[in-house]
Amino acid sequence: MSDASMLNVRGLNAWYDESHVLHGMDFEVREGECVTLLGRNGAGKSTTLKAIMGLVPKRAGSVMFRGRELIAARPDVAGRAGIGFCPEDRGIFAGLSVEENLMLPPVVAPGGMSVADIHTLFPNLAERAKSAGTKLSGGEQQMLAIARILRTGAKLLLLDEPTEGLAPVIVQQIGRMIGEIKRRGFTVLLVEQNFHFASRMADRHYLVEHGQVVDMIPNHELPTRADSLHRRLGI
Ligand SMILES: Nc1ncnc2c1ncn2[C@@H]1O[C@H](COP(=O)(O)OP(=O)(O)OP(=O)(O)O)[C@@H](O)[C@H]1O
Repeated sequence: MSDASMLNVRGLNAWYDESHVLHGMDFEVREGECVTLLGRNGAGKSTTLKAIMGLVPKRAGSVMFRGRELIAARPDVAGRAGIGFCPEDRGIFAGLSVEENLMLPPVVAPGGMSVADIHTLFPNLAERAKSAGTKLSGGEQQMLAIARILRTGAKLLLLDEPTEGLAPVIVQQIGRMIGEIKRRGFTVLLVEQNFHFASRMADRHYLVEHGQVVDMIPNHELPTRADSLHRRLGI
């Protein structure tokens, strides 16, 4: 483990009732990095993010965040410790406006982005501040889901497939935003199927198969390993 490790996950196991899904995940994310979890459908990527947050019925192993063990902590503790989670379904409240959705999560630490800053980064959200959450396009909902966490002071963002189901031009926009978020000093753990997208802002990639990390690929090695990755990811 490096000294600069912000999140250190060791031997992480997770279960949904009788179903044992994670079998000893080992990986780390250093301060300021963007790291991806790559893998086929069902490999356990989303479950890993949920298990870090404590949102699975049962987990075991170790989840250290900034030197603090979270494995036995209640689900709200990870959020208050400074981990922001953006789930696959984005979690936008239909009955609330964009502005209300944005203001919903409590501020957990100083250093979060101001609403004015967020509006500079996501101009669409400023234009649509009064619109209902569900009136937004998929891309705008994704931006709102990410923007909402940036306000809270969370420094580690767990993003579950932010590009899923979005048109290529919107995927590019989301990519630029994640790059900008990283430049502003946030740390990102990203679940992705599309490693071409991820390669634009990621530093390292962990390949997940059957609930375990089977390989770690520095981003600069992606071009030479793309063919084997295509095969392993089935894309
Ligand atoms: N709520 C749940 N209850 C029971 N089993 C689940 C639940 N969520 C996921 N699983 C199972 O756990 C395994 C891992 O799923 P997970 O969603 O973590 O995979 P993934 O790598 O994120 O893939 P995907 O891209 O399809 O979400 C799969 O076999 C899935 O069917």
